[in-house]
Amino acid sequence: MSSLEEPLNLERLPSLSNIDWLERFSSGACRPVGEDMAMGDSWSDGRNCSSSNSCVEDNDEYGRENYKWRRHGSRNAISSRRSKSLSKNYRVCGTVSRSQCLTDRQPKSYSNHRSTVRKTFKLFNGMPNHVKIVEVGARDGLQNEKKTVPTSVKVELIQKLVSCGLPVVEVTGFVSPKWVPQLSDAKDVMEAVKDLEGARLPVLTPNMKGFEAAVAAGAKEVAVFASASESFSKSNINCSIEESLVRYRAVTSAAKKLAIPIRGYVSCAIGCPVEGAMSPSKVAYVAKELHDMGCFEISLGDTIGIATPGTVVPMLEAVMAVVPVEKLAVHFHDTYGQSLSNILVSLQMGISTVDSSVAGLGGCPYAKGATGNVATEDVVYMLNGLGIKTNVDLQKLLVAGEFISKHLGRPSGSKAAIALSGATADASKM
Ligand SMILES: CC(C)(COP(=O)([O-])OP(=O)([O-])OC[C@H]1O[C@@H](n2cnc3c(N)ncnc32)[C@H](O)[C@@H]1OP(=O)([O-])[O-])[C@@H](O)C(=O)NCCC(=O)NCCSC(=O)C[C@@](C)(O)CC(=O)[O-]
Repeated sequence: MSSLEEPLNLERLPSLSNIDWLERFSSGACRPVGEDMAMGDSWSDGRNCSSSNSCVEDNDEYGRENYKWRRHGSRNAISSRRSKSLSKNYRVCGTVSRSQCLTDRQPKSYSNHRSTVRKTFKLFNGMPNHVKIVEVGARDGLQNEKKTVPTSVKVELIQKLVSCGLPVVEVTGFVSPKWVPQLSDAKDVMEAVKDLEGARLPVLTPNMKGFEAAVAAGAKEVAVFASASESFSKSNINCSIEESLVRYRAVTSAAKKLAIPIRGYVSCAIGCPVEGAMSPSKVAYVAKELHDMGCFEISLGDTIGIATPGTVVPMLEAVMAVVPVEKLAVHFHDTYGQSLSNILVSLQMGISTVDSSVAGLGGCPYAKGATGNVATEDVVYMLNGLGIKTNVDLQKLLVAGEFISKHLGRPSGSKAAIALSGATADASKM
């Protein structure tokens, strides 16, 4: 087993200045064409991407890269298709009602909120009306905890998360217990939660052995995880990128026979602790492979949390040129406190699925220095403020976050949770 002990190579990240992303993306580029994928749609071909070639062509710095899978079609034809096919899920003119913005425990006296949104509504053009949150706290969040978290605590956390209205709660990983001891109770966790209703409950599977164990324990949805970085792939799953894709083709093929939907992750979508900045074309390559083998959704992971909007935009442009935007999710770690801005710019580019972790739990055992995922409470708070629906009960989410933070013996990693639990009264006087 190897682990990545290198510091983050920040000096090797690209400097991306002068990206006119606001202009390009607020005008509605790269919107999806369809409704959110329903469970049963997972094996449809779905190559009906309205994200435009122009997204790639307009990008000066990354435009030189050779995206082999660039779609053809005139810009006018694409833009006409785009406007005809605007999904109901996408905001056209930025009308946000006060009740949408000020939900749950968000202070109700930010009287200028709606007018601020209105004044700047062009910025919100093209953003989704509804965002699907994929809660990864029970898996990604806990996998790096040094002290074993009892199975009963994991199960109670999952129950609480499901009761919040979260549509997807990733529950565990059927990975080698030698590699990730914290998840060695995957079978027990899955068996205890498999009949919970109200949320999809995917699990991570790195190979056929994990897939078979997951199905035997009652999993009805699984996720495979590849990397854009060769070094990270070897460190995390002990094989090259190409070897991992071969494994995952076997898993997707087996899952297809059982009608089990598979999600795909691409780790190191922005940077790798060993290789430094990741070329967007490498991320796009792996994302497309996962999509082509049948993954219904591809989650793009900033594993070490170094992304800024300046690096997120070119990465998403490259991936959206080869995978339909409605099949993409973003997965940010908050090492540099950039996650919410990265999510915001992703929404502006048409992304409507966001991974996050209650109380900001998280960190990958094979990415030293990386901190937790963006906190679900913070994401919900921001989306509430934008008038974007999530169906998540923020108050119940705070209770789930308090529960696990108390168990771990440390404060929540969510700023919204800390503010809402302690300072709501003060804020309401503003
Ligand atoms: C992929 C392997 C298994 C290869 O590990 P390996 O050592 O190369 O595997 P192997 O096939 O040589 O088998 C070695 C031993 O592991 C067993 N084994 C083999 N497979 C399994 C399995 N599925 N479940 C349970 N046991 C398994 C196998 O039976 C054997 O047992 P032994 O004979 O020595 O007793 C290993 O490297 C592994 O489990 N890696 C997982 C690492 C991991 O979970 N990392 C964190 C998740 S990724 C992540 O966090 C990123 C993400 C997704 O969140 C997005 C982002 O932030 O970017």
